Amino acid sequence: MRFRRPPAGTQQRSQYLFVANCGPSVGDSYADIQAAFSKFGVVTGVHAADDSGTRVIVCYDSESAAAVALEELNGRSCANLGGRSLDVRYSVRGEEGSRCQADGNASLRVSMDASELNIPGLYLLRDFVTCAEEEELLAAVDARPWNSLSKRRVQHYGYEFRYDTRNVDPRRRLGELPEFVSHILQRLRLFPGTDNAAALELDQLTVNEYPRGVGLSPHIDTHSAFEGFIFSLSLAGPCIMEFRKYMSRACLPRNISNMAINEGKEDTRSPVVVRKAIYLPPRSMLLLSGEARYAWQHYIPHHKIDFVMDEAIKRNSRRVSFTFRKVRIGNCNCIFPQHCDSQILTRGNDDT
Ligand SMILES: O=C(O)CCC(=O)C(=O)O
Ligand SMILES: [Fe+2]
Repeated sequence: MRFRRPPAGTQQRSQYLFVANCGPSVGDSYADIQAAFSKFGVVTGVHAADDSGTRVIVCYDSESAAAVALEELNGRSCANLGGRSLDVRYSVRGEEGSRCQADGNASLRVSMDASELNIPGLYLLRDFVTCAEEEELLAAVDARPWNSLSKRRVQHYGYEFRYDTRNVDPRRRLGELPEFVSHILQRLRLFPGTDNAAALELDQLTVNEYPRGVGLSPHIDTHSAFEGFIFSLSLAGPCIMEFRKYMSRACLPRNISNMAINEGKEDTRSPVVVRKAIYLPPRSMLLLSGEARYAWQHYIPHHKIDFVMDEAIKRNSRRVSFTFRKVRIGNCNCIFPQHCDSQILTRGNDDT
């Protein structure tokens, strides 16, 4: 064990906090915990304190940030973590190990290449656009009005994406996609994994601008809203994108070097959460299709610094992504009914 509770009766300050009543077994993902604690300073990592799934170590980049978080959260209910009352204490590092295991993504190896992740339907092409094209695309969106959400700004083209319903209204078309992306749309046809060119009639574009340190919560893009290909172009700055899926232990692959498994309860029949991470450099294009699109949640951790191959990579002052999708007309009939709102709804209607 690399961390331990401080000796009883002492309050030895440190930049590491031991937090009880918090973790995957009580419904908190590590990304949620990171987001909740980031309110008080830069969180450099979150990891399991033990095998219970209900106790974690939160690592800050400074003692002062940890002190503020302890003061604000200990014994109080945390609205962003299910309203549960947290038990927060300082943690001290044990002798073993030379660095915080949870610093950045040390506990989850970040892949540079989509094929390493072994998620069917996930592809990444680097340098999909040139630096000059990147500048032109950024200038084009910066010349147009942004809509402010609580932490980031967005623009929608083709159809508006509604965050309250996580869906679009297919009857309300805003118009064609703008001229400044037409060369990108042409180039997408050359993408590996897109044999079905008809499915590439992309007609919805969401532009997201993330300030430094802001990420995106775990989600699967609503099946009934969009068809099977989702492309995301990263501009201006890099980020880590993580993927997670619940799996039964029996389905776990043998090679687990580039994934983190968040064990839930001790019960060996309970599913585990498998997490994988990929580095998205600026100017790269990511494709989510098939299983990657329909069955894996994707999200961007709320980090200011990402650790990739043990190297600290500072997020840029902003990352701008262009997400291209095709609005679905009718129901989704994918082979992942447990993740499919169309099939859950259809089943519900059959019952009535
Ligand atoms: O910013 C990105 O690359 C992903 C955006 C995304 O997942 C979404 O808008 O659904
Ligand atoms: Fe998404």
